Amino acid sequence: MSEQTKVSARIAGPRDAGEGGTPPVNDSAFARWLADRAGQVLLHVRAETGHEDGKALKAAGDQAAHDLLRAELARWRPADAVLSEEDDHSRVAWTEGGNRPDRLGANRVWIVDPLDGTREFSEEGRDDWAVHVALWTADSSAPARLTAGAVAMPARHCTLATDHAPAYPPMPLESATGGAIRIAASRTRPPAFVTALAEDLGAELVPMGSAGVKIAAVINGEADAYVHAGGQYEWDSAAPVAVALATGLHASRVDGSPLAYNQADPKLPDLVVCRKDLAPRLLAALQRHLP
Ligand SMILES: Nc1ncnc2c1ncn2[C@@H]1O[C@H](COP(=O)(O)O)[C@@H](OP(=O)(O)O)[C@H]1O
Ligand SMILES: [Mg+2]
Repeated sequence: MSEQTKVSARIAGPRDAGEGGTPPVNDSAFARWLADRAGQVLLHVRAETGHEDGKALKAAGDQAAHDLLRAELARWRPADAVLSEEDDHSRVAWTEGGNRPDRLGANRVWIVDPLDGTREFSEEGRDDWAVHVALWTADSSAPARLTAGAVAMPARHCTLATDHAPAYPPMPLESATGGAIRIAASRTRPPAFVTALAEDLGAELVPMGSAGVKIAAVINGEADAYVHAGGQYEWDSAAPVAVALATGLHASRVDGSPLAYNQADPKLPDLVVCRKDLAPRLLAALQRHLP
């Protein structure tokens, strides 16, 4: 057994699955419970592995959180399908050996990202990384058919979830922002047009890691919008978008079309999340700057 496997087995192996007690029956509360458990595992892995070898830390974290989510979903939601970043991304994710339903024919699909902001997780002192757990339900009338979602930000000791949807963010005080719109964007892979977009709107760019953390910043009122384009997958946004929509925020593709999850191809390369009052102005500006 490799060192890495030992760490993940000790911290997150199926034998430990009962450690968190019996989870809530309610899906939103279960999403929070699950994201929190994976978050605890990630904090342990970070503490035990250290930051010397960033690549090894990323791999150990991804694997341990994935193992935890996989074991707990198999144990507590065995009839549901799962789409996870750490699986092969084909339409039959998690069918192998697990008798899980084909996610494209399933009514309930958990869309999970065991570690979002993997790069930041491996950098000492950074707290902008997250665990995403979302539930997509085919027959739901909820926006984007996302019926539950949780974003755990373990290094911030904060989890946002649909069981207690946060209050709509307060309008920013002009004195605090200088009147400028604050747009959260990737610190390492921002869209090529985002600087021109910010100039057009007289906006300030706020770089940070993790899609979940950036959407959480909009939910918490620390940013007014999150704009991304150029590549991403369903698991990068499903859970934080579930919380943002439950909060009453705007979330769509950058061209204004709706976000759709549990698609055959899990690529979902762009999105915008922002306050509702800002959406018309931001989408109009995006039209001017999209390539
Ligand atoms: N151009 C791109 N192509 C594919 N994935 C991208 C991407 N830009 C960002 N992402 C993914 O979106 C998440 C947030 O990125 P960022 O921190 O740069 O905003 C990261 O997820 P992971 O950390 O789960 O891989 C990252 O891999
Ligand atoms: Mg991700």
